[in-house]
Amino acid sequence: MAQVIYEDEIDFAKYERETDAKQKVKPASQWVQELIDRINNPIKEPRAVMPWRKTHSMVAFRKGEVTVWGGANGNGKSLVTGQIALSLIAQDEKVCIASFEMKPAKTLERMGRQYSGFNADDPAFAGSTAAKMELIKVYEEFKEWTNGRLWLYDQQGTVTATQVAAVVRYCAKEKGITHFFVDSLMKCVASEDDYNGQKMFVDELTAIARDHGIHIHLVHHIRKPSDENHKPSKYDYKGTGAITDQVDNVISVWRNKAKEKKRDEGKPVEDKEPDALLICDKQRNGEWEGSIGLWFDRQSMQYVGGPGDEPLIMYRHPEDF
Ligand SMILES: Nc1ncnc2c1ncn2[C@@H]1O[C@H](COP(=O)(O)OP(=O)(O)OP(=O)(O)O)[C@@H](O)[C@H]1O
Repeated sequence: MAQVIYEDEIDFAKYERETDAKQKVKPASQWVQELIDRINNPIKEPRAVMPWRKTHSMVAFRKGEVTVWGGANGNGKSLVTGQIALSLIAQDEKVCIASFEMKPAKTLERMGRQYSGFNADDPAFAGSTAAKMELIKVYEEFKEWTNGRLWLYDQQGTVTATQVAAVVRYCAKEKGITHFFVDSLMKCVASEDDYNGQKMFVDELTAIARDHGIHIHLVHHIRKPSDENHKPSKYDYKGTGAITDQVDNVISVWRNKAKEKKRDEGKPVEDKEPDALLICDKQRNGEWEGSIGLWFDRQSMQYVGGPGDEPLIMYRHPEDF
């Protein structure tokens, strides 16, 4: 089952140290040789991608990179990154989530719903023993599926940048984690105007990602928009501009509240209009930048790639295999 990493498990002092400087200064010929080897032996490494097929040629989460995920409050940052984490696990990546905003059980409850398509709060489960048994079976399957692939760092409230950096290093070195999610940046620094602290923390994350060849996903908030229709860009992020300057990719999540409002008021809505956008306005090592339209499936809490698309159900009964 998804394992929880407790604070007393980690010898923080050991993982706070920088990698030895000696190891970092190498002759250029070593890298040129790598280029030659690559020409001789082109190895096509699988790319870590988003769950939606239409995005596969546009965005990838490369080793050694940091992606910042931003958006206004309640616009779906945690849901989107939770679904991305599930999809990365399905791609054989090892994932750790450090959420300082949500307890591990809540994070897993949402991810379990996205994974299975079952809503445990659905009244249908309350009255029927058979339905309850089915739900338990699904969660048992989910437990198995996360085994050796998903970890959660159990720490709420105050945390220091040094502590978080040590946990990421520990996970990369000792657990073989390849994708680490930090939710969110502001919980790891002293305050919104601690620009120096923010810059140093993000700088440290970029160094850890590079040194250990892992991908770090960092959730961040944007400044309160004057109008909900405003589609965020990297210039809307809270804190210092050095955050988006330093990272490799910037992806903002925007929720189409105007469409929801129209639907709630019983007015006709255009189905072609997406429920959410992922706006990528920085991708250092990729050629594409732009917006990806997504549709929200309430039952599974999943985002799907097109209007009316079925959610991706990763859950299977053992007998279905
Ligand atoms: N596009 C959408 N359509 C309908 N509901 C949505 C959409 N996006 C998010 N929600 C709802 O909003 C809630 C909040 O989403 P989520 O917690 O992922 O936001 P967040 O950006 O992480 O919030 P915060 O900034 O407070 O951490 C979810 O429980 C979900 O039900």
